[in-house]
Amino acid sequence: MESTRRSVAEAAGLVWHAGRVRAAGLILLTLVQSGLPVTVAWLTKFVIDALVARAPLSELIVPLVSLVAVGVAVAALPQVALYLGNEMGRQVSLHALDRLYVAMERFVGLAPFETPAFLDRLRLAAQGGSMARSLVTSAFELARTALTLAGFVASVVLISPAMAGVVLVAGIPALIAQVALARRRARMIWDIAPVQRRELFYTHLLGSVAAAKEVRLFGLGPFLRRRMLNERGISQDAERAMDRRDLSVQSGLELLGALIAGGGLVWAVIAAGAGTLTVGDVSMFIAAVAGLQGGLAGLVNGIARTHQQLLLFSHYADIVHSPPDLPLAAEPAPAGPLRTGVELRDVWFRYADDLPWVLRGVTLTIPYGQALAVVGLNGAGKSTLAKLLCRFYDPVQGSIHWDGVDLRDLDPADLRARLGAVFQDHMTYDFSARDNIAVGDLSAIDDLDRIRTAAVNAGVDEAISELPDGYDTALTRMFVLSLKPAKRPPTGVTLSGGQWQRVALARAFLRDHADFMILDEPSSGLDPAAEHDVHLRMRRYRADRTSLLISHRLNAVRAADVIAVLEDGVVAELGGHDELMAADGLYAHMFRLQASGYHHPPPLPTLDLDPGT
Ligand SMILES: Nc1ncnc2c1ncn2[C@@H]1O[C@H](COP(=O)(O)OP(=O)(O)OP(=O)(O)O)[C@@H](O)[C@H]1O
Repeated sequence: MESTRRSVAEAAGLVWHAGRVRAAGLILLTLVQSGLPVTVAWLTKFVIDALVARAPLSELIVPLVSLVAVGVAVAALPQVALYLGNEMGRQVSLHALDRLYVAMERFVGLAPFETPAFLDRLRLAAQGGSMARSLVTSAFELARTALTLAGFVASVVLISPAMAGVVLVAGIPALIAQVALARRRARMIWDIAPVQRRELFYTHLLGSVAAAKEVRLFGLGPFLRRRMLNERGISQDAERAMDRRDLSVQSGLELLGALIAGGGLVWAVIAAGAGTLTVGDVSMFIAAVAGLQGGLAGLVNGIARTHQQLLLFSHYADIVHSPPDLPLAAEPAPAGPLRTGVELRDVWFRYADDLPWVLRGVTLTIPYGQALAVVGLNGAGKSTLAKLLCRFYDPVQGSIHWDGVDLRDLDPADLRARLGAVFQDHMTYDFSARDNIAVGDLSAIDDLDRIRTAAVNAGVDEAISELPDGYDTALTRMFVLSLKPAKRPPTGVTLSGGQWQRVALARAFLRDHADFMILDEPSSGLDPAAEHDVHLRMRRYRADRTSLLISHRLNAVRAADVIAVLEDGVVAELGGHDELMAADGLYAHMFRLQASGYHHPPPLPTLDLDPGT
């Protein structure tokens, strides 16, 4: 109930925002339109009664001219109402979309985007947002039907109150049945949402260029197609069951309506034969009962449809009104330029209550101006640490401090404005080269000099300059980004993995004002010469900057001020390269293994392939 109230308020707010004048015009049109069918029925009755009574032609002129005028209105007004309704719908859906994605920006962390129920709701919310348009149209149609119905009820009551009562009472079960059906349908849509999202996933794989190589190489087409069709089959089964239920209920209701109308007709004809009703009354009665039944059916369907749309729209309202995913300080402390350093105090973290701990009490300090390298085996929690430093998640226990202030007391946007980062799984945007770098700091989007400097520092300027349109070349083969009719059709290009990595690095370099730099495997895709080159550049860039470097290339981290080895969720070793080599622990072991691999390959490990073990 509360959610329906909120959805109604939200929809009304959207209509209000879409334009009060337009809304008022639509309401006026609705009122006028709703009165037209009853007016036609009454005018027809007057004309028939006058004809039967052989009244002079002069008495027929007014009702006839009125009938013609009303006929014109009946023909023209729906078109005007349709245009106004569509225009209002367009404005409403634009505003709804904007509100939805503004609300999404409140989710400052990553956890919602890793929660299937949230993703299902988000998809329905996006549909609900565009449904705002049909919701508004349905609501106006509902109001029109209700008013028309009121006119017909009054007309039938004038001729036969008993008949009006029968028709109205017959409408009650229809209303209950339709609302129940609408609820069921909304529930079914929610139930099949995960199935439809999986189907979308398979569809995407079948058409995505990223998956195309493996799909072809491994012959995954039929396998993915079967899975896609299987998901479609599951949702179609649910829809079919719903349609069958609809069919049986609707046919029952139609039959009931036909029986009542037939009974009423027999009664009216007998009454006219007995002289209690005039011929005009019979025509009026037939029109009124048909109008009443049609209106009632329209009303019931309209209520059910609007109810169902409101239930779906409630997903939109839920997202728009949901609180931020991470607790935000009511009065956040300013995230000033880093002065003393970043500190992790006994940080415990796991991605969900039912998942194992990733960090089990990590205490680390990254003093201002120093570079800390974090190394460890796959899955040790290095990237998790980097994400916690950006406050994409909060520690489950313990805290992280920026110059002594808990990250939870800072505004996340303020904090992130002070960070620069290259992630292991950096994005490749289907944008131009210029925009691909500018996303690192959008204030530079029109400043090609700044973008070029960042690209030069990342060692990718030459590669970009040689592209057909230089920095304006689209780094995509999926979209046409610009339409310049005078020029040859623009052809996008894709960069190599290492070049993309340098573009990601250029994004970070563009934030040359950043106080704290996080580099998570920034050189993993580079050839040895490029890697050497990038590390020299990064070292130069990192000098007198506070930074966290994560890398499996131990040669690249040996110059860091301090190296932390993560193992079993804790810092197992901490110190400079020489110190850790002397300690002869995991770091020394990994370093020697890597170094020896360059001179002579390490012996292959013996694998126990006994399936019983
Ligand atoms: N979003 C997530 N949800 C659930 N578990 C996750 C998530 N991200 C990582 N993990 C798990 O957390 C653990 C640590 O992952 P993390 O990516 O931090 O390791 P890593 O040290 O960076 O590994 P690598 O060297 O392979 O990059 C892994 O067991 C991983 O499965």
